[in-house]
Amino acid sequence: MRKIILLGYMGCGKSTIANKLSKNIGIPFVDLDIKIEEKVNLSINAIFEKHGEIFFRKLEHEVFIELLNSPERLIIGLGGGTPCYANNHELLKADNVVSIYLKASIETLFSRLSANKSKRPLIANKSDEEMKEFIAMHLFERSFYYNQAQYKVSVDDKTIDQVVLDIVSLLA
Ligand SMILES: Nc1ncnc2c1ncn2[C@@H]1O[C@H](COP(=O)(O)OP(=O)(O)O)[C@@H](O)[C@H]1O
Ligand SMILES: O=C(O)C1=C[C@@H](OP(=O)(O)O)[C@@H](O)[C@H](O)C1
Ligand SMILES: [Mg+2]
Repeated sequence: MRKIILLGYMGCGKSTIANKLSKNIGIPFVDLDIKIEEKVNLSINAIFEKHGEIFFRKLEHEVFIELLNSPERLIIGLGGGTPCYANNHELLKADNVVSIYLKASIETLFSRLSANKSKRPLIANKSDEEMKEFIAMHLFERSFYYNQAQYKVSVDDKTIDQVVLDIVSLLA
């Protein structure tokens, strides 16, 4: 069955928008990070701390494949790094996948992430100044993968409801 997949940098709103979109169009939603946490019974922070990023990326790939192969219609909110590892971006090209890049500027990402970094191990220990530079560089490196998405929705200066409506109209 068809999967609607939201991707984009940390803080662009994947988890929030997927949840709201699910209520709007009545298709169940799963957050890949939450599925990963449930599978190993550890938080994302604890997985990075205890087992390291490479272990996390393998797990992320496995759980992503399980979700893609599940028989239900689903909205899937990916993690920010999901399309950038293990050739996961190739999986976005499957016939039953609609992929949507939630595109945010460095400024939008910085303002959201500076208030929400503790559960994100890649940025948790960075100062504001370090974070701004990190986001700029990292977003540039990852854009190649994000741009493989079938659709792009800009999220800058839009409310959650506006972003959801933009997605609903492109799915219509
Ligand atoms: N369109 C929006 N306008 C304002 N805040 C938003 C919007 N979308 C998401 N947020 C906020 O940004 C933060 C990061 O959102 P989240 O859904 O966790 O992003 P992601 O899953 O892409 O990392 C949360 O505090 C969320 O409430
Ligand atoms: O960008 C990344 O590499 C990551 C993003 C996170 O998800 P969000 O994008 O939902 O924060 C989470 O998967 C992990 O901390 C790694
Ligand atoms: Mg998320």
